Amino acid sequence: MSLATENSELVRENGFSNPLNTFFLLLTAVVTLYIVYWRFSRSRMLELASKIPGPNGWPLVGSALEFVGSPHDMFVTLYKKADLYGRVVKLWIGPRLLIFLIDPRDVELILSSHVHIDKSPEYRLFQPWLGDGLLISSGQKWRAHRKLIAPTFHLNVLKSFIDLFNKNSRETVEKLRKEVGKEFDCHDYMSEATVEILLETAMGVSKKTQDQSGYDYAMAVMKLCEILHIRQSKIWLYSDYIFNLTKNSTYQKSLISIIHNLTRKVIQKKKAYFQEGIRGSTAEVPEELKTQKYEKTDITNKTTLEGTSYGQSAGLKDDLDIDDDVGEKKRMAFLDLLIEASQNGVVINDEEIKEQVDTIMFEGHDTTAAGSSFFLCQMAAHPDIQERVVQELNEIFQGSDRPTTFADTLEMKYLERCLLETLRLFPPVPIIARQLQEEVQLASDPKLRLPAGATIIVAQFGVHRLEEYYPDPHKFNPDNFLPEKAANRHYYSFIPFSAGPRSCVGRKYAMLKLKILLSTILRNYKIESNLKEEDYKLQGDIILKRADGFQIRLEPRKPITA
Ligand code: HEM
Repeated sequence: MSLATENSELVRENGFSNPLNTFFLLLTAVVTLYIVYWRFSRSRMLELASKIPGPNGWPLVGSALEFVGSPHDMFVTLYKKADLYGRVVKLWIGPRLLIFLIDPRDVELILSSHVHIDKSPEYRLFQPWLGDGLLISSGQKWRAHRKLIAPTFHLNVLKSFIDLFNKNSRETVEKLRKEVGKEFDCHDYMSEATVEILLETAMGVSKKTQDQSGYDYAMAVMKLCEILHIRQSKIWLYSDYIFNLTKNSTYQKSLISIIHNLTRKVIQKKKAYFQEGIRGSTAEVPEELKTQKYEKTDITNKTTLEGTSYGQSAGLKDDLDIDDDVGEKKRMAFLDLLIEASQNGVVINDEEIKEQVDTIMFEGHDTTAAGSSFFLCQMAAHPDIQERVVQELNEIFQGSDRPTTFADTLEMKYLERCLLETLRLFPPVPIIARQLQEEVQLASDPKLRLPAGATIIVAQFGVHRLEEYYPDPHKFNPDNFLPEKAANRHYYSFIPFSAGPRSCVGRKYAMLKLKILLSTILRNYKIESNLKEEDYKLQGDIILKRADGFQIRLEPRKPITA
């Protein structure tokens, strides 16, 4: 090539590259300015975060790469970090700052507050499924709907569910009969039972009128939770754009369609009953399971008990404990009340009803399915404790096969302690995440401040295993919930149902239902297993579960009558 040609190539190249260079120069300047602005706007957060114990992680990704692997591996990694750094631990996941709290004094600052009630951005991933339901919403919408929904789980409403709790518990005992003598995963049965109980009580429709089984619904929820957990733990999948390119996005759509299919039909059915003037549950209870004739009259006015009976530390109160003079309207069950409220269209519209039904169906079944499965496994792992529970049941029922009354549930003190101890060691909701809008000075160490913009993770699993509140904290010891022990602990050292303004609205429902379901199972079967709790492989994919399955064996306690 001659020199002349070479020069002309150079000129042509420069001619093309000049605008490109200018573009890249401008882009670099804009990006640099943005990074400087971004760092500057976060300088306070970075300054406060630097004082909080925890790994700094890698540039850009933080500690995100450590949270790959199976859900069980992730769970183990997370709790190893907590062990390493103490009671306040920071973790950078990409640009997001997460701060884990386990000291009850710090936890109280967050959970008791009426200011720090916004959920963290991770909850956004639930939106295609739960819309803007109670679990996710914030601000005025959350306040108005919480006020509407909380009274539908008042003890007076729950007492009207006792017969249906009994009927469904008996049916579960019958379904379990085919597993006698075999090793099997009891979680499937508990999931089906808890979905069907919700349909017949809070939703007020007979499960027989549903063309889709509670089991199919529960399995779709379980798989959906797995996908959501994968998204939560892999930051690149946060982006809808990237997630929509994956196979899981299509799978998620099909699962949501199964789930919404059930909830849509439930609402349609209930509305049709409403038009016909039918109120309350349409599920039927056989005469022999109606409890009214067995109920003792002297306890009927006793609507509240000390908090621990309903899953909350003695001394803590929330809107479920308001025992005002409830009028007829407030005594309606969940879906009845929502449909009635929607008739005037002011408080809640049709779309919002659907969001709340989806929320209650999820929160109300998966949590109690996990709680009851852990309870059964704990009974199997501790035969001596199981026998004490059965002894208490024998004293209450005196060999009778009668259904469980509300008064009976008040007498199940030892079973209740075992249930609370199970929820302590294996809280079905293992973490609660809040987005902090304001700085907070920590109570456990006033030198540390939680920066605004951080995601605060209250880790119940860690709170519940603090040695100063629970001597020998990993041991299953129902006596941790003897009244004198519970009364002397920090209120926020036991928070399976959260606490404060955003506490679980289904707390009392869950405790009452679980007492009836679990006592009915124990009256009929002896639970066995060769495994102890140290063998469990835990995973926290939204709800705490056993990655190795909830394996147990059943032996009939007495000849089972058909
Ligand atoms: C053992 C059973 C249960 C446990 C351990 C449990 C635990 C919790 C926890 C920890 C929260 C707070 C979550 C957060 O702030 O992110 C919560 C909220 C909630 N739970 Fe439960 N729950 C249980 C059963 C139920 C039941 C049976 C229902 C309904 C029938 C229910 C409905 C709800 C709702 C609607 C919320 C959101 C409340 C709000 O933000 O205002 N839960 N639950």
